[in-house]
Amino acid sequence: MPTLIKNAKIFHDMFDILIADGKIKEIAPNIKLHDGVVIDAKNKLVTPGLIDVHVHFREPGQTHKETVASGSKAAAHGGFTTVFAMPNVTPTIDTPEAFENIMDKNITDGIVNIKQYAAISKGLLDEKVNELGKLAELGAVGFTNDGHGVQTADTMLRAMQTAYTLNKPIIAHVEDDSLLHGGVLNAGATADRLKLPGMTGLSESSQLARDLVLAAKAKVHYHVAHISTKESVELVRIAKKYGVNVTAEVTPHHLLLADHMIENDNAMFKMNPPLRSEEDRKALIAGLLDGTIDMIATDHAPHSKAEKAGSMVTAAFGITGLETAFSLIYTFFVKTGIFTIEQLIMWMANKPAKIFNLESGVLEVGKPADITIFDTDQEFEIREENFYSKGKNTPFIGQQVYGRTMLTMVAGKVIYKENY
Ligand SMILES: NC(=O)N[C@@H](CC(=O)O)C(=O)O
Ligand SMILES: [Zn+2]
Ligand SMILES: [Zn+2]
Repeated sequence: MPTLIKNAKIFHDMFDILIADGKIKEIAPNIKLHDGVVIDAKNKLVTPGLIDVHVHFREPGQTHKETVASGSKAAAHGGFTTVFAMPNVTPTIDTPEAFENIMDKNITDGIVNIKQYAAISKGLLDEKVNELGKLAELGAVGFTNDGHGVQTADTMLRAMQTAYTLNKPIIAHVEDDSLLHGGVLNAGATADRLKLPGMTGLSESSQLARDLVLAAKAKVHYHVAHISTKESVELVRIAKKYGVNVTAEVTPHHLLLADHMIENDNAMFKMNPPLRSEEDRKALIAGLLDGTIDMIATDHAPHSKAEKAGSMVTAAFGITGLETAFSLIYTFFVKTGIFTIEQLIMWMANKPAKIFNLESGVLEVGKPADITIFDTDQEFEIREENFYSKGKNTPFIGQQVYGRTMLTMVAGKVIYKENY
């Protein structure tokens, strides 16, 4: 049966959207429907479903932190219709068997589209490259050791060369372990004030410089995960000019927060990469605005209460993001006039789709009916009791924001709704 979304505000103009067979059939003012379901968008903002190329759903092996079911519900609640899941679970997604099992789980338990990455090397730490060809055949959308940097150039180069022949991207968590020195937040005045061990941004940028040289040689699509320093932004800027097939993502927390905002030893501010300096944060914003950084990705990293309790020294790295990303970016960047709503949708839907070869990510006739309705007028508070994620670990709890998800639809089917 067809569905008609009436009174949809698409950016600044009003349309109706006709949906049938899971696809968008027509976008025009005043469409008439004789038989079918009508959803009144009530002049609220209607966007393509958001796409997040970096989430951690923790299955198998860490289901106390998150499951495919809870994580995908969190995605739908945040207005996301497609997510890309990381392979740093237990055991790591590094064999064809592990890959097939998680693909089955994603399909059975996921309520949004879930794309799956596979690991570059066994256990994420080994220097022997996995059977990438077989993993690609089974549906791996890219290869990554996210959670760890690939420490040797030879391993990274071989992974890149194979990924290139398979036409798959390498997603790089760039981190040189020799420069970490047990750091739990950015090295600098804040780490000194809090008397906590700091880690330098050179750990990221020095390995990124190496990788960009290797990627130029291998010609692979090389995607930088959670870019966080001004040196890294400048390296990507230069590499793009030089013709390297490089793309980059930045998280909402690195766009919004800097290390000087950490008042005390609070594990909600512990993530990898850490919050950097205000200068770095400004460089990330500038990098997005000039096209050096291609998209926003949450790095949704749920952990249990116990794992985030206590000092930054012992707590787990990572914060959740799926249920706060849109409202935070909307409130602090769009409402304030730093970004336009068109740019937000470009970075959270259009470009992730284009760069990772998805059909979705735009509201156009013939495309999948992956659609979200947001209320951008009413302020609300981010509360942990409203999270579908098992992870409540975010420093944004208690924050007043705009941009509540009213309805999320995947392939024409409503998977989340509030007051509809
Ligand atoms: N970002 C984090 O701080 N943690 C991630 C790993 C990662 O993204 O590197 C996690 O898996 O918890
Ligand atoms: Zn990472
Ligand atoms: Zn991650």
